[in-house]
Amino acid sequence: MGGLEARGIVGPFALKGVDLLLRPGEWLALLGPNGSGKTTLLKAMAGLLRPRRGEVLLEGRPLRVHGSYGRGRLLAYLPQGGPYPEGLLVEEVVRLGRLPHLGLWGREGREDREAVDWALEVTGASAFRGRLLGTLSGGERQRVLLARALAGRPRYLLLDEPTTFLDLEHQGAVVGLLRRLAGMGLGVLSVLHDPNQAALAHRVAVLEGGRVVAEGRPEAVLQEPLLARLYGPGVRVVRLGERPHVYLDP
Ligand SMILES: Nc1ncnc2c1ncn2[C@@H]1O[C@H](COP(=O)(O)OP(=O)(O)OP(=O)(O)O)[C@@H](O)[C@H]1O
Repeated sequence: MGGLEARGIVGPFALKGVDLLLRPGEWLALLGPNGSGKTTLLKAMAGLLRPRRGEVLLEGRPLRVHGSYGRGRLLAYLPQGGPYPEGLLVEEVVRLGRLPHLGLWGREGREDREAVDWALEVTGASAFRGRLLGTLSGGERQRVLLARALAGRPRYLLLDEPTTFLDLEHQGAVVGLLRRLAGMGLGVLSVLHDPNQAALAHRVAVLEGGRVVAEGRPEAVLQEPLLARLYGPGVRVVRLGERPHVYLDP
């Protein structure tokens, strides 16, 4: 079966029995208050943390069965924060995303170069390709790291707060890109803090205290009672057409 699935994940840390299925061709946004377990869940689904109970299935098989290279070809994970390879050129950073595809001798072919060009292009990072990563602004660096994740042409993309550090224009560009990537058949799972960005996803899952407490279409999930419980009584939700719009009335 297609998809990346967390099945009954208990631990590490906050997770208390999470079931979540990321399907190919959808963008699923993960919302929740600080400390609710979003990063931990993402890391568990990327195979970077082992659950105490339950398992993660990648296309129907336990994650560990795929091995690290097999897993690396199918899914990419973009963490929140560093460390960053500051001393590498942007192009070299993005080429690192091809590693799971290179053969024994690590020789790059046309497909690898095309994937790197494509990833730089769609993230709007081509202009930086000859610069050192350490010389970029936070937002520029974020786009390069997203390009590295995309360069491996993954089927599943796991992103931890991909719009942090970005100005409004580039937040919009990344959000638009996530929708387009899902349209191309990728399964995209992104942790977000902004419910209005989550409102643009195909589906939203909400974590609270290590459990999924709501899951579904954004207009069904982003309702005032739930958001007020999570974020305080000042949260308001209005409709902009079909779409929910969330703001604070402190
Ligand atoms: N290595 C660790 N050791 C001990 N506790 C941890 C560790 N990593 C995470 N935790 C705890 O697990 C809980 C969930 O953390 P996690 O980072 O998954 O939350 P989050 O929902 O991503 O939060 P935020 O929105 O603040 O980034 C927190 O209480 C955190 O302190």
